[in-house]
Amino acid sequence: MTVEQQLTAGIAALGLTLPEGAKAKLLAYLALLGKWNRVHNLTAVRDAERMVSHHLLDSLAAVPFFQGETVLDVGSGGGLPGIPLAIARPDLQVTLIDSVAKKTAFLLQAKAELVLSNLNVITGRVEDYQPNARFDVIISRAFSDLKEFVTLTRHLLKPTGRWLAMKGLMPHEEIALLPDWVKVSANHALVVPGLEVSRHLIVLEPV
Ligand SMILES: C[S@@+](CC[C@H](N)C(=O)[O-])C[C@H]1O[C@@H](n2cnc3c(N)ncnc32)[C@H](O)[C@@H]1O
Repeated sequence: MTVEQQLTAGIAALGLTLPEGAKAKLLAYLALLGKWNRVHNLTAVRDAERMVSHHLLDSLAAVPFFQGETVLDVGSGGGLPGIPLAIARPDLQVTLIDSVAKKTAFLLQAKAELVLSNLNVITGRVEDYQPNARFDVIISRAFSDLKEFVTLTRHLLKPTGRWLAMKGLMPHEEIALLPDWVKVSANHALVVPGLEVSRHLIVLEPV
């Protein structure tokens, strides 16, 4: 199976319908990530087939769970899940933040090359970030434990907003340590095509 066939089958298995041109942009993003990775070590996953499942399809599995118009991807690294999300949902305004400038240099390059007008890139620590408006959704993958995630980003979420934490096994211990001003409103076991490991999307909201 080619990478394109794997992506097409994975998108169908997730039950997603993507806008015209999205698949080509996802593949172009993967190629760019592979190219920069050789120099900047943006992700440990390098094999093309695994990059489709671990990066693109894993990120796309969260697409049905967005509400509102604005999204912040915290500790975005090489753009995951934010760039696949911005490609799949051009109706959302997606902001990526990372504290490491060489990573955000890549993100800015991806924004320009893929012509992603709904993508914003911020260099800095999320706890210091003071945007003009708060976000409807704050998401992260492989950023921190749940308590740190909500604590560092509390000032950035709208009162009606939701946090989405992309996790492997159901993080019962992390949930037990959450502060009393936040509650888990849902958790979704996700099946990601080509990924053998367990994946969960934890939805949190301010109390
Ligand atoms: C393990 S990487 C995960 C990258 C990406 N989300 C993924 O799933 O591939 C965590 C990222 O968080 C960034 N980071 C760590 N602490 C941060 C902070 N306080 N504010 C913003 N970014 C931070 C790091 O620079 C790193 O790129």
